[in-house]
Amino acid sequence: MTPKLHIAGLGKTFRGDRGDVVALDGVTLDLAENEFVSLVGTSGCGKSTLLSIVAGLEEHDQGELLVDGQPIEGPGRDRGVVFQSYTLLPWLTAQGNVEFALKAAGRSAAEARAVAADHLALVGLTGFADAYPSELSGGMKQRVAIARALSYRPKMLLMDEPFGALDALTRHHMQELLARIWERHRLTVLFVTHDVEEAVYMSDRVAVMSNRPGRIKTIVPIDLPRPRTYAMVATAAFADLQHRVLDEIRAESIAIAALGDALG
Ligand SMILES: Nc1ncnc2c1ncn2[C@@H]1O[C@H](COP(=O)(O)OP(=O)(O)OP(=O)(O)O)[C@@H](O)[C@H]1O
Repeated sequence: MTPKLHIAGLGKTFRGDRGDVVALDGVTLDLAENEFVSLVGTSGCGKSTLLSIVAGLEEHDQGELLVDGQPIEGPGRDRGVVFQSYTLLPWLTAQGNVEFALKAAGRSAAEARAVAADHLALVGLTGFADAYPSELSGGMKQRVAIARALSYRPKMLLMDEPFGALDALTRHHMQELLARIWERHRLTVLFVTHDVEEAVYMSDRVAVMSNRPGRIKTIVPIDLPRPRTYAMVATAAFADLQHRVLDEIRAESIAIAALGDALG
């Protein structure tokens, strides 16, 4: 079966006046339809670069990148993107932000209004439709960004540290919310995070990247039942998976430290 996302031998070098940075080299990863895969790895290993390439915001210079068997040519509405920073338009309300994206995608005003209202309801923000971003908490702003990304029914959701700027409690609420939405409305998700607990809680598989130049070092399948619940975080099975992922990342951190020592 054709994978939803096919990445094979992907490479990316940033060229600069102060030399070239090989960010990715030989990244190979397939995502099946409706699969939730997290990317984890040491800082600077290329997670965001890989996500940006899949989003079509950066170009790759080697390898193959296909969505539904078709090459990616720039950003597209088939891929919804949510970043860590809240990318809302400050002069529009929550409803206005979601409607804006839909109208830009060619929907009529009436349709945009209805679809935006449905998606704000999906993220539990019906009562805040008329609030401006400055009147919303960080978690609420991120819920609007998720509603907006989902509103034009993308084939894939690409998320780069979407909860990274939130406090621990809000972060847990957002993880539960996203897990519930995903379990109900299945969608292919590629999710970048530094938080191993979050990766294990959310994912079907966790892909651990090597140090830069990044490639996929190991994939840890997360065979915990769905729906995921926070009670699972306290189980031995969860802790075991978390340790397996952490051990892989730790091995990469140790390699960085050893390199630092060798360079004196
Ligand atoms: N626009 C750019 N120009 C030059 N180098 C870049 C650019 N973007 C990223 N890099 C370099 O590519 C490498 C990978 O960066 P990237 O941001 O993808 O890593 P990351 O794994 O997402 O890091 P972090 O976990 O710290 O967010 C880093 O060495 C970074 O300095």
